[in-house]
Amino acid sequence: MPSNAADANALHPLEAKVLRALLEAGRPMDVKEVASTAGVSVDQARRAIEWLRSKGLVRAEQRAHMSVLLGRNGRVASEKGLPEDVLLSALERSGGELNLSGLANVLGMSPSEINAAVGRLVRDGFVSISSGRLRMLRRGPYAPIMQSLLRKIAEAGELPLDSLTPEERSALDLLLQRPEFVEIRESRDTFVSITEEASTLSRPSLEGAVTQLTPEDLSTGRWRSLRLSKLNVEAAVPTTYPGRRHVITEYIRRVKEIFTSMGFQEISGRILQISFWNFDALYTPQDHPARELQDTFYVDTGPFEEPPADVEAAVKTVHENGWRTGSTGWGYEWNPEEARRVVLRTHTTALTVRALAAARDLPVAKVFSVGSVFRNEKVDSRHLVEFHQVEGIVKSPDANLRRLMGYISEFYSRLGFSEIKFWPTYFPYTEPSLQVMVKVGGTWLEMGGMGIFRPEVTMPLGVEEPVLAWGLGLERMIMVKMGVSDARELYANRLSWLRGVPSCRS
Ligand SMILES: N[C@@H](Cc1ccccc1)C(=O)O
Repeated sequence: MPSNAADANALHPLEAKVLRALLEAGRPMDVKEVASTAGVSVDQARRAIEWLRSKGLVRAEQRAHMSVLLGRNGRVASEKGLPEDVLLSALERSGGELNLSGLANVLGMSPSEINAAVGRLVRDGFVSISSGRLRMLRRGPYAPIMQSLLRKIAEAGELPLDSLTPEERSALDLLLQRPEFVEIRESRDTFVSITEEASTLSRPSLEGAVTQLTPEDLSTGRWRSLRLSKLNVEAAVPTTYPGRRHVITEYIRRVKEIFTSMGFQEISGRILQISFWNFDALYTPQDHPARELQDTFYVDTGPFEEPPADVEAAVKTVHENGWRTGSTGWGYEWNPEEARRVVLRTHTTALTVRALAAARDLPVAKVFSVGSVFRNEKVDSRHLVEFHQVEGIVKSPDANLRRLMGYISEFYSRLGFSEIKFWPTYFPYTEPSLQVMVKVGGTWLEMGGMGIFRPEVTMPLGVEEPVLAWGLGLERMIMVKMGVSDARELYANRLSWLRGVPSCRS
């Protein structure tokens, strides 16, 4: 949009409407008033004011102003009438006289309200009291201006103080003496006024230009003489928040895309597993601390499946004496009951080891999975009870540690982590075992574990080839990406945070 105010073509219809409203009013108005006099929405008014301001046609300034609102009693009185009027009409209904003592029942008002109302009516000569009886001297209404002011405030919700007439001002003073009738509030509003430059604009330029052509405009040829408004593609618009996927879902999709594009097949499986797959098949001894209740959620249900008999026999022997693997095993008596206890899977390695058992006849297998796992931990900024792992294996005659590091480096670099390194560590089921670390803002963070499955794992499954395996934390990754230091934030679902999460980030 041209910035020259004198350019008559420059006005958008919204601007023209707003300017006309301001010119006709001849005084500054707040945005709401501008909107209602110009017949546009508050949002449209804001936009038009912003455009006009950048063209130097209007000025906007913050101003404090006082307005009056109804209190609790004021709201009642605005509907039912002032207590005085309620009293007067009750008197009128009962022939002009009433017993003072029974009034509370008749009127449903509190004694103090009744006393105050009776006091005022006596003072102003509407009623008199003698020997406990109230007698009407004059008919209502008691204070019509007060009453109409209450209604006016009720309608407006909030009435600017400076819009009151002098009579209304004095009615307001009286209302202010009554408890919880009215309340004065100071608020800040943007007031808009026209500049010198705007007052010199010619009439036709205020007519505004056309934003939309109708079929008639086209068929009658009228479009030739119409002034078409120019499009301002840089106009400020209100921020909108369309629906979007949750950041966790978004990331899971990205991770899946990366592994798929690296030639991996996705697998999934159940959240409940028998210990056999979660621990035993992974050569984790039955007295391993990770199996304790503090770390693992055991589910109080019978086993819903049996391990394959041949695999179970081999796993038992491997735990007891190393079977044909060349190791001496753990040297204890393996308990088949223990292997049948049902757990909430503590890692998704339970899924990949099953996939491996199923793929024992394939020379090459590359599978991955993204799934939730459960650990019986105290929730804090770094630990959740339920979180996700990105798990995978590569079974191949030429698999080796170098390739494993290659796959993982490739995965992280596609996610945008450039500095990563590997660190030796220990898992019961891999040898060698590594930890992968990524560098974030000067510190190295541990992202997950990996290694080459031990023969004690692969041989009982009937697998001869070397198998690379890893399990990486998903939440960690997202926290680093999003600059979140508290894992709980990811699941707190604070709208303000969710809305601010960028959709694209390398
Ligand atoms: N299961 C391990 C990760 C891992 C997977 C596969 C091999 C080695 C390590 C964990 O939960 O931390």
